[in-house]
Amino acid sequence: MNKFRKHLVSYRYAVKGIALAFRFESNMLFHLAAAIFVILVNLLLHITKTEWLITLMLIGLVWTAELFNTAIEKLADRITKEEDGIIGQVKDLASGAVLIICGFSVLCAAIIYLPYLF
Ligand SMILES: Nc1ncnc2c1ncn2[C@@H]1O[C@H](COP(=O)(O)OP(=O)(O)OP(=O)(O)O)[C@@H](O)[C@H]1O
Repeated sequence: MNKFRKHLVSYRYAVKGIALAFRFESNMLFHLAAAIFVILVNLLLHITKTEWLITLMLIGLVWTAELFNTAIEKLADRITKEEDGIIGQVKDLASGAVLIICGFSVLCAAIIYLPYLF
């Protein structure tokens, strides 16, 4: 397989990975709904180009964190499904990463949207 074809095939696996995240992680549907809501609010409020960039980057970061979280959870479950302190900590750390980016996203959304509303 030449390098270009190999590169194209890797995109197919990546898209498969995104589809898997929707299958295994119910939070993905929530993130999708939140992203659609943010885009609709952006359109409604006619925010600036910079504000669009910030909100779109945050949507991308949340989705990325959730995919890594799902990957780590699956890998951890592959290692052991039995009660294990370290596995528990690894999963908590991965979930913590998602919570951090979601928290900062809400904060950024408040900073961007509130001046348009009040
Ligand atoms: N094998 C294990 N040993 C110890 N604790 C575990 C184990 N598996 C899960 N836990 C604990 O239960 C929590 C939830 O784990 P679970 O695999 O159900 O993830 P989840 O509920 O799908 O998480 P998320 O909402 O982040 O996707 C973990 O964060 C961890 O604290």
